[in-house]
Amino acid sequence: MNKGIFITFEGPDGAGKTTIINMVTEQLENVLLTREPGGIDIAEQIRRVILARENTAMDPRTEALLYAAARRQHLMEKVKPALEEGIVVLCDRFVDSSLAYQGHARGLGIDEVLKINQFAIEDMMPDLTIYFDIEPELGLKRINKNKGREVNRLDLENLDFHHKVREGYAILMERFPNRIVKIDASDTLEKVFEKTIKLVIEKIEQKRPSV
Ligand SMILES: Nc1ncnc2c1ncn2[C@@H]1O[C@H](COP(=O)(O)OP(=O)(O)O)[C@@H](O)[C@H]1O
Ligand SMILES: Cc1cn([C@H]2C[C@H](O)[C@@H](COP(=O)(O)OP(=O)(O)O)O2)c(=O)[nH]c1=O
Repeated sequence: MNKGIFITFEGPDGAGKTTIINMVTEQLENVLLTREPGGIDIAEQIRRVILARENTAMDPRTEALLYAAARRQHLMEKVKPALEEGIVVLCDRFVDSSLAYQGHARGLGIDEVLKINQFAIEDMMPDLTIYFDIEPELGLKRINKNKGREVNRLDLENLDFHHKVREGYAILMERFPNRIVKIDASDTLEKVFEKTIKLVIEKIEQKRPSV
């Protein structure tokens, strides 16, 4: 059994996941911060193929399989070894992104996408998933304000797609109520951070009562 704790951060683009996960990492010791798709060389290579703006011909199933392939490699090379060492792993996006984006928003079906991901991750599901909920309009507004940020193929999808992503996450909340906890990400950065760090510390204390 893993001694570590696996916590994933989810939500539509621009919700504030990356900002908050960095703040949480600064507050805690013995934490590994990583992200999907990517986090290690092979997965970063796959990420470039998936997100390249010129790859408009990519079939939705190809997209889902590539995300699952990147996930598998990242899990085996980075996440699993860290969990076995007893480290707290904070991951910016994981399987729920595939279920919301490819399963629901792209219309492949949540169950279909879950099946290929079960092959990729076996039984390594997160101990906790923090879902940053935000209106897509506000998320995209935040992204557009941040001029330095890369604009990838998924960012170029229309607003309707981003609404479907949020709808997908709402379905996942109902489906996995014990694992996924929602935070209102439209709040101030301070409030969102306060709520997030509380959830993370609670989970660490729950799994390691002596800490
Ligand atoms: N609670 C917040 N209020 C206002 N702006 C925020 C908040 N959280 C994040 N931001 C800003 O929004 C932009 C997108 O945040 P980011 O963390 O990159 O989101 P994500 O990783 O979810 O796509 C950044 O410029 C960030 O500074
Ligand atoms: C992990 C994952 C990400 N994605 C999408 C979500 C993002 O639009 C994009 C990742 O780009 P990224 O720049 O990491 O976005 P963000 O800062 O919003 O997390 O890939 C999927 O569609 N499926 C997945 O399984």
